[in-house]
Amino acid sequence: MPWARARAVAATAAALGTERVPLSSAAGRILAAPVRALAASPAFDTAAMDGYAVAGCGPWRIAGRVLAGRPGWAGTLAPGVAVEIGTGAIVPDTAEAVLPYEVCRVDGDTVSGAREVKDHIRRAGEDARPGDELVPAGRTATAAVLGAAAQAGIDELTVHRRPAVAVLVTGDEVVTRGVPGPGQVRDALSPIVAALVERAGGGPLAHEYLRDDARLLRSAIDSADADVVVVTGSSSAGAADHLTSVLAELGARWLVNGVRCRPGHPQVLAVTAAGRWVVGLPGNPFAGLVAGLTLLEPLVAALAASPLPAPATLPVVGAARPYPDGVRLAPVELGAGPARIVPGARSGSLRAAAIADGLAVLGPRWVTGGRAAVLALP
Ligand SMILES: Nc1nc2c(c(=O)[nH]1)N[C@H]1C(S)=C(S)[C@@H](COP(=O)(O)OP(=O)(O)OC[C@H]3O[C@@H](n4cnc5c(N)ncnc54)[C@H](O)[C@@H]3O)O[C@H]1N2
Ligand code: MOO
Repeated sequence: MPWARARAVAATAAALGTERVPLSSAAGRILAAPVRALAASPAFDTAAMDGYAVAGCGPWRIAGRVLAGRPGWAGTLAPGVAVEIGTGAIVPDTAEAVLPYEVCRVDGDTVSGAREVKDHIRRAGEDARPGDELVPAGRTATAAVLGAAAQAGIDELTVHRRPAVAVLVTGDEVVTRGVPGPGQVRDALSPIVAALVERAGGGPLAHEYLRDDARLLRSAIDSADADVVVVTGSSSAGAADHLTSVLAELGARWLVNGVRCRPGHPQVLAVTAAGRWVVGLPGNPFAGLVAGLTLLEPLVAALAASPLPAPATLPVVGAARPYPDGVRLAPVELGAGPARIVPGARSGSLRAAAIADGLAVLGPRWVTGGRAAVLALP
């Protein structure tokens, strides 16, 4: 399947259900319903300045003091009367303005001063009224969204559920810590999968390490407590690569089985008969990164209803050999001017990608200086 088509297919997954979460754990979540104000904001006429709330013409007799968080002034403020007031305090009913201290002269229990153009009173409901839509569905719960929701009296938000992801790292040779011994490799794919899932709005994430064994792989996929199962390694044609046969046993429907790109062509997207998504990433680490950006990130973003940023299109310079039957993904550095290819990319090595900012998607007719889509690396 062509690379762009594979990415688009992964992005067609329907968003998962919704849930209510407290504001304290809603940061970064995608709103599944608009945020509507429960309370007016401000909830009462309130002073915008520290000074004196006055009624009628001055000078005014100072009758008392009201501060934020304290009960408002009992009764009405008669013309010629003032109360000292703090920012955020309830403004007495008939007060016409707040005079900031800076424009006031106080003499004993009398205050005088010129009224300003602004009355320095924030009126009840001038910012929002109960029921007002503050933020539409589909937006990310940013810090300001959470603050606005709190200001509007809200304790919980309705957000899209995050897809839970189980990562099955296969390979008898794979070790999880330290310097690998003879015939061994360190697992380089788990950190990549974790970063992509996080960026796409997925989680929580669980890891399991599996020997190359079809039965183990089948039962791990079948029993995973996850919406998405990522299988690393096992995607190709070798005697220890069991994903294809296991998916067949699980009655899977293949959406993508091989992508016309280099590296990373042996990648798989399927849904098991039980409705679980399975993404197969090639074991070669740079190929796995490419496949992660091709299938895993768009899939998780779609399930999470999280917006997937469109890649930038930039001129790309440097040396890379286009792949005649599809696209080549080349690590690039970004800065002022064109994207520059980092030389030395190889399927089994992340060295070039590790100093790159993005992956350029080079078409078969690309020549240095030609434009290409550039995916940001996580
Ligand atoms: N006869 C064929 N052989 C291969 C083909 C093919 O089309 N026909 N494709 C090659 C390509 S391209 C790739 S990519 C790999 C994909 O292999 P698998 O996904 O089946 O993965 P493995 O064979 O298990 O491993 C490949 C390579 O990657 C290392 N590896 C595996 N897991 C990890 C990990 N978590 N972290 C770091 N490195 C890992 C593994 O040791 C191997 O060196 O197949 C080619 N063969
Ligand atoms: O996925 Mo392989 O190159 O394409 O290493």
